Parts: sequence; C-alpha cells; structure tokens
Amino acid sequence: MRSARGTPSHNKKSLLNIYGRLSCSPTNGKHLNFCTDFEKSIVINSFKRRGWKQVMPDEDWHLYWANTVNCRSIFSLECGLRLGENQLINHFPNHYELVRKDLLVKNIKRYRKELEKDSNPLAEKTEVKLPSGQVITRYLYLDFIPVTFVLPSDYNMFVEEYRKFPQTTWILKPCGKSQGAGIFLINKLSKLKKWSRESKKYLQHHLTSKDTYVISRYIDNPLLIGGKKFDLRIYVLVTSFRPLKAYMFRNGFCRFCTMKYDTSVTELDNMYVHLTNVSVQKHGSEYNSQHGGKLGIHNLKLYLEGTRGREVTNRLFENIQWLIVHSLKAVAHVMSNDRHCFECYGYDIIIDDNLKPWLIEVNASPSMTATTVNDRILKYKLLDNLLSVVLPPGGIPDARWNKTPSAEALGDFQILIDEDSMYKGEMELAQRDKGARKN
Ligand SMILES: Nc1ncnc2c1ncn2[C@@H]1O[C@H](COP(=O)(O)OP(=O)(O)OP(=O)(O)O)[C@@H](O)[C@H]1O
Repeated sequence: MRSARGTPSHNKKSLLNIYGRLSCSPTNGKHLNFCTDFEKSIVINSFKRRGWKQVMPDEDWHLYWANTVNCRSIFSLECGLRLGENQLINHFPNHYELVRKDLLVKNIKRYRKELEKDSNPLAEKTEVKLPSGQVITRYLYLDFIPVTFVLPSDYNMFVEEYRKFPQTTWILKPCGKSQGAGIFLINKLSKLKKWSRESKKYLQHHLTSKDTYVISRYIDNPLLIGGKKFDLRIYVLVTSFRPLKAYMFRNGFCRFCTMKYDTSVTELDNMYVHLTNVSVQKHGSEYNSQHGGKLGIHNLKLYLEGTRGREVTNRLFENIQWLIVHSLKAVAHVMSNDRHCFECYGYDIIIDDNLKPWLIEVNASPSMTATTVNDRILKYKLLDNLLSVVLPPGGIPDARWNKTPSAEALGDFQILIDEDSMYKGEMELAQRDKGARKN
C-alpha cells in the first residue's frame, strides 16, 4: 500500500483503502503516533521532541499533520471514515470557505449583509470623501477587505465600479493558485479585455473553479518602511468554530519587497515592487538570504510607536485583531465544526499609510519552511505552542476535551476570542444579577 507521506494527493480509491479501515487504538499511557504529508524537519522534529513516533497514514495515528487535499479526502463521503476519540487532524473539512480567495470575499459580504438586515450596529455605514472629491459610502467597522469582485460572475458589477473610479489600479488573482503565480495589476479596462481575449479565460463558458479570478482594488498607498512595501504574516489557531475559539501567535512578521515602491505605470508589471510573497522576492537580485526580507512584528511595533506614537500603534493592532475575529465569524456558521479538527491559518495583512489594516488573504497551510535562523526559531516555537494548545493537559489527543487550555499552555498564543468562556461569563453575570435582585 502506498503511503500518503510526501505525496501531494491520492485518488479516491486508494484513499478508501488507506483510511477506510483506519482507527486509532486507545493510548493507555503508551507512545503517541503522528503522521504527516510534509517532509519538513520543523514539523517532524516538533513531534519527535515530544517523544512521538512517526507512522504512515494507514497505521494508528493520534495526530495527522495533513495537506489540505488529503484532509478533504479523509472527510469525503466516499472515504466513510470515522475518526477515533484520540485522533486529531490539522484542518477543518471545508476550510476552503475561509481560504479560497473568492469564497472568503463572498462569506464576508454575506456576513455584513446579514448584520445589516438585523440592524446590527456593527454594520453601520458612513460617508467618506475621497481625494478625488467623490463621496462613497462604506462600512464604518467592517470595511477591512479591499473592494473585490469574482470573475467571471461579477464582471458587469466590476465594470460599473471601474467606470465610477477610472483612476483605480486593480489586482487580478487566480483563485486556484498561490505564491504570487498568475497575479497581475491593471489600470485600464482595455488591458483586462485584452488579457481575457488572449488567455481565452473568463468569458469562456467551460470554466472550472481553477479559472475563477478575484479582482480587487489595489491598495496603492501601503505603509512603507525604507521606501519598501511589506505585508504582515500572522498565525491564527482555531480550535473550534462553534463556539468560536481562536488564538493569535504574538510573533508574526513583516515580509518586504526587495525593490522600492513605485506606482508609476512603467513599474506596474514589476512584481519585485508590488508583491510581497517570499516565493517571488527570493528570485530578485536584491534578495538578502540573511534576513530573508523579514522583520519581526515586535520590531514593527517599536518602529511605529517611535514614528507614529503609541496610541495609534495600539489602535492598529487592535484593528488587526478585530478584522481577524470578524473574518472568522463570517465563516463560523458555514464551517463544518468537526471536533477532531484544529487549523493554523496564515493571515496576510497590508497596512496602508493611514495605518488601516486590510485583509489580503488567509492561507490554510502557511509555510513551515524556514528561510532564516530566526524563521526556524519562530516556526519551532509556533508548532510547539500550537501542540500545547490543541492537546489536553495530559498531552493525549482527545476530541471530547472542552478545548480550554491553561494560561501556561498558551505560550506565545494569545486568546483572540473564546465564545465559550464569554457565554459562561455572561451566564455568571446574569446569575449574579439575579442573586443581587433577590437580596
Ligand atoms: N489588494 C491588494 N492590494 C495591494 N497588494 C496586494 C493586494 N492583493 C495582493 N497584494 C499583494 O500580492 C501578494 C500576493 O497576493 P495573495 O497573497 O493574495 O496571493 P497568493 O499568490 O495566493 O499568495 P500566497 O502564496 O500567500 O497564497 C500579497 O502578498 C500582496 O503583497
């Protein structure tokens, strides 16, 4: 039987063979087994350091660090597998609701509309005057994704928006790709039409989800440091969507472009200026492999406190947490909340020069490859802390656990939201109120 390790995907039949007869025996205080699809030393060593043994997907495992394709197959109807109480896996079955570019946008738009329909104050709108003099209406609290349309389905809506704001630059991104592949910027509708004709893409009828694109307003006023654009990579661990339990790793980092930011039309195609992906920048002649174009979030905070002041810096970081929590709430009701699952998401955020954070995208399998020494230290810590959060106090996976880690187990994770304890807190307050009224 072929192992799932190191193979990117399986066909349904072989998965049925591999997983159909799988169950994990009770641990009884014996050794714990992990299995992974990645040949990454950081992943493998993080388990081995805890004394766990690596096994194949068709053997007894307690925790599977899977790729998204294999995880989806495990939960597919054809597979018919029921995970045991001592088995955990690192993705939710339909994580794509949050991590696919088009679905993220659809879910956030729907969430805002629902709040609006319920007259929820969170959905309050406000009028904003643009530098061009035009006045637009936008959400006061929930305006954290750039205006985005899905192509080809929203093409007419996009053209309407384009005509209203003809000076805007747009960024086109394929939904089925990553690492900057297939991304380009446009500032003219004619360029989009030309691309469509040449690639015979979005106006064709036989489309697959791989051919879906999102077109987003390009954030053309990013905050620059040393004249260069950067984005933030923040790790967010979710252990449950209903109730929502999410944690943010304190040690995120900035990823810088290697070339100075330049909005001139001639530089529109220069990806070393506009895309912050390490996978793009590492091919640039200015790439520095010592620091890998990365700067720790603590240093960014210090820099901002020094240049912009403590108050606005704190507000920026509060707004980042706000946008993460609301992006998760936007998908919480569509997620299949399997209690064997947890997921570590890589959030990509751009800060503009008004210190407003924008959510660019969410990744389900943030890279566990280290590009520098600091990166290696950070990622080891991330995985070590993550395991402490997802495992109950005895260290043995248990899907029945109430997923309430102790303060020490959190390590460098901080609680973003725990609806369970919020609910309990509210109940306690209500009880106390009732008691006070009785007295
Ligand atoms: N709306 C935007 N405004 C400004 N820059 C953007 C915008 N969208 C994307 N970018 C830039 O393009 C880069 C790649 O975009 P994005 O992360 O969405 O695509 P990706 O290829 O899927 O990347 P990943 O490998 O992280 O999945 C971002 O890191 C950012 O630097």
